[in-house]
Amino acid sequence: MNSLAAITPPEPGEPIIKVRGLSVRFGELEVLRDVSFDVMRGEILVIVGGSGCGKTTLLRHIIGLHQPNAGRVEFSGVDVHNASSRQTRALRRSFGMLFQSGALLGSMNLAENICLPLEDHTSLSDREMLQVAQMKLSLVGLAGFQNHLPAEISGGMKKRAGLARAMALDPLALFFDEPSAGLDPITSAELDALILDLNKALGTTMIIVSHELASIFAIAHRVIMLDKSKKGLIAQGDPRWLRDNSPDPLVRNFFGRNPGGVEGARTK
Ligand SMILES: Nc1ncnc2c1ncn2[C@@H]1O[C@H](COP(=O)(O)OP(=O)(O)OP(=O)(O)O)[C@@H](O)[C@H]1O
Repeated sequence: MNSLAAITPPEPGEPIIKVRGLSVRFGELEVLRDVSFDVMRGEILVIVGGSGCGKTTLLRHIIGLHQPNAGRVEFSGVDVHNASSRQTRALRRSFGMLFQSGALLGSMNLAENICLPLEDHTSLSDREMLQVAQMKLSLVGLAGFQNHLPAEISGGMKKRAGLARAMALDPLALFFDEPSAGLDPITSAELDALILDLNKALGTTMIIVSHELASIFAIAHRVIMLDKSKKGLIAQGDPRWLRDNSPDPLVRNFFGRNPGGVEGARTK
């Protein structure tokens, strides 16, 4: 279903996203300064850091929702912020997004919610769209729930349905903003397992904002850590390695979850 004429993904393991010198200000507030990193195709990259350090801001700039003050983001070689309208449409098809709210429309059942991006981006018939919706629902463990309204299912199921919708167009990359927000630890662990399963089965690149340590250790192939005072990256790598070996106490404390870690370590 990925007729991405304008987007040619790299081989697995090669960079699919290149962030270079990204700087973002909101008026007087400088949030990100000269941020650069890559995301490899097929990788689960988790963006971590203390509250207000710019994680969501970074995510929103990667997917092109906001124009940066400086720097660039490339997705499969396409400049996200200077794309032609044809490329922009192809990029939108290539990105699946699951934001904190889940953002399912309450008046529509789960199948109708999943069909929305299909209506916008494909010429599938109603019957074909319904088949895709059912397939995506079964992929996230919600087979048979297509006629349920969002209000009729649990919080964890809503997240799964949001994930099914984010995957409707078989995206090359999935972006999650705090997927476990509002979930109890068991449901959160189930969602982590689903994310891992989908990554393994489909090879979809995943970029996830999270501050749930258990979740970070469970799913991250690699993390990048942002810091509010540095206005950018202070560490990247395997979270266990960073916890045990980072030369920066702030980083060790974050992953070791020392009391007062993130804010406290700066003042030591
Ligand atoms: N559209 C905006 N206009 C003005 N300021 C903004 C805007 N978006 C974010 N900010 C500010 O930028 C800073 C970074 O916000 P952001 O939401 O990216 O942080 P975060 O790391 O995701 O935080 P949290 O973990 O608390 O969700 C904050 O000070 C926030 O108030």
